[in-house]
Amino acid sequence: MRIIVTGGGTGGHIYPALAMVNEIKKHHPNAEVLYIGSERGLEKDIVKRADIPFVTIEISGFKRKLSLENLKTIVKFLKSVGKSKQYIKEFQPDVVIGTGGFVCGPVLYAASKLKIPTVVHEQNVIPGLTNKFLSNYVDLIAISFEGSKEYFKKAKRVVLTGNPRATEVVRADKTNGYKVLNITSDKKVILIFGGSRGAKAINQAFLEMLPKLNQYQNFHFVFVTGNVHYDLIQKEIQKYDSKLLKNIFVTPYLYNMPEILAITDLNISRAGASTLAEVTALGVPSILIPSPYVTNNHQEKNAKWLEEQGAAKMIKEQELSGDKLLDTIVEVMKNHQSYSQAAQNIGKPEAATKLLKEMETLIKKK
Ligand SMILES: CC(=O)N[C@H]1[C@@H](OP(=O)(O)OP(=O)(O)OC[C@H]2O[C@@H](n3ccc(=O)[nH]c3=O)[C@H](O)[C@@H]2O)O[C@H](CO)[C@@H](O)[C@@H]1O
Repeated sequence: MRIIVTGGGTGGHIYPALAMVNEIKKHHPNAEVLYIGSERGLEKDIVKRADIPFVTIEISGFKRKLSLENLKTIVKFLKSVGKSKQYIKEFQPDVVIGTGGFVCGPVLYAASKLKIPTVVHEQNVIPGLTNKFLSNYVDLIAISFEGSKEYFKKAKRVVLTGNPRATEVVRADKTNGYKVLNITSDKKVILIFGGSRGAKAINQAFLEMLPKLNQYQNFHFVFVTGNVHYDLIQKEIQKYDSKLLKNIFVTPYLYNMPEILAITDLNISRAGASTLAEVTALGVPSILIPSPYVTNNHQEKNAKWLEEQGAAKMIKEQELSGDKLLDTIVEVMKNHQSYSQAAQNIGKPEAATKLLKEMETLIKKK
């Protein structure tokens, strides 16, 4: 099997793509993969580390309002379609799959024009602009939530698969997680991170809560600051004594997130769709602080849905403080079993396997 994968910008788009690559390689060990990303997205770093052949196109996003910038974007888009066609003709894929983000636009559009089987995966309930545009051209749209169907009325075929990253995290090795943190399994692991780029407000709340953590010696905090915030946070944290800090692991980014998630008892994060697919597949309760800076406030909708299912507690960013966060942690940990069960009830750990079957069927048909 030969496949071209694309998707990028942030981790929420990249990791589902990589999870699909792993699933394909598990079932088709001789599969050849090419990843097409953009120079500026996180994929340049993440995909290279995964040791997958990686090439780029130049692309930027359309603004929702009319602007001169959009004209430049159209020119870039057309150039990128040309470049994508070149990559596709050279590589001769059996299928092209995209997981969202601007970079998917030209690649999947080019593939559909060249009559190569095409698949788009959507992680959110409300689709991004690129995936909506592509739904007019591609052969298959795989969705993570039933509710997305209404946004893809013109698509040839829409299938509910879930998010492939869910499959990846349930297969992760717990022993490695404990080894990385250098702790034993009797500790309660609390993971704190602000999406794939970090979040200042969440970091600030953690710093406010930090002096009070002495009384919670059975908790071990994994605090992921985001690359740009790391130096500042380190400076702040070093002010505290070593007894307090021995229960805290601070890092700018986790490249081995599945192994850490596999041993996590409570997740505190933004409400990006891939993170939510991961925690529900594993039955990990969450405290969610949705990013208010995203299109259509879609993270709040994600978080609310999990809260309604009993799998999470939501704190809006404007209500977030160290005290509020600590109180919520204590409350969720007290009722851990019920949150965990509710999370597991809505998880879709078989997502990657389902999506691979759909892709195989599509290839056979063409
Ligand atoms: C600001 C923004 O536009 N956010 C969007 C972006 O989120 P973003 O990429 O931040 O968030 P997601 O939660 O969906 O995904 C983050 C991914 O990165 C991984 N991770 C994160 C930190 C880390 O140190 N290591 C690591 O591996 C997580 O495990 C997860 O797989 O894409 C999501 C999926 O389309 C959307 O729902 C979000 O609204």
